[in-house]
Amino acid sequence: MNIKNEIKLIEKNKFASCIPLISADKSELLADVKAAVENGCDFLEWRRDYFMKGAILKPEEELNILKEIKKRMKTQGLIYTYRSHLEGGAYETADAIREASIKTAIESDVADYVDVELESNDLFLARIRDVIKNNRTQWIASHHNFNRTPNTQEIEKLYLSMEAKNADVLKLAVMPHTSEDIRHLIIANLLHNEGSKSPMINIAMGSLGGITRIAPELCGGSMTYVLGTGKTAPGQMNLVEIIALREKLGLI
Ligand SMILES: O=C1C[C@@](O)(C(=O)O)C[C@@H](O)[C@@H]1O
Repeated sequence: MNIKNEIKLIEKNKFASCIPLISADKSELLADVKAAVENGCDFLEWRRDYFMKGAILKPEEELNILKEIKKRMKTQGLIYTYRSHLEGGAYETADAIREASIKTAIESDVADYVDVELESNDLFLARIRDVIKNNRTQWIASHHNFNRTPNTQEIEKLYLSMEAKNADVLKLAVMPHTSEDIRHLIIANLLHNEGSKSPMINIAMGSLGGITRIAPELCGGSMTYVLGTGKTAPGQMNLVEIIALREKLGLI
């Protein structure tokens, strides 16, 4: 099946916005897609873990919903995320269930990216990477820490490990508690970013992390996740606020 003409890429060091969709059911989801598209964001992220409390869908149902989302999108790209509860997912869902859904999303040729945690179970990840290899959908390798900010060496290790596994995009979302945490995160991002071809996404969550959401391209990243109908992480702002702040800072 070939629904999409080309992949919408996350470009290195180039600002892009993404609205996570945390809709509970199909009618809410399609309404949220419409609102997000009208909002003018660059990417939509279907947070599948929020959908129907993580209920199992048959592959044809999953595919059908993906196509319905796609039909309503304009120039946006689609990120498919079935987040593990170990890294902030909405519900505890067995890996086997997530794996089947993620594979359907990759093979659908509708999702531009799947966001899958770097520190997933080895076999689970190996099987997903195998499917990615044979399809056009790209892999955002992610690491989330809602409690703390890893130190610079730990961050570099994570990025190296993502690259060693052939991730297409390297993504980190962490929780800072001090301005030192932010400095360490930005230094680690900038240093890795300089020497790497991979596009990167790096977010400091919470009230201290605003700069990484307003000006990600100055912090070694590219994507900012903005508020849709609900928050998926602390510190998210809406796109209008972000654009106003970027204008004030002379970034646009
Ligand atoms: O991991 C990320 C980043 C995020 O957690 C944020 O901090 O904005 C929001 C999530 O929806 C997304 O998958």
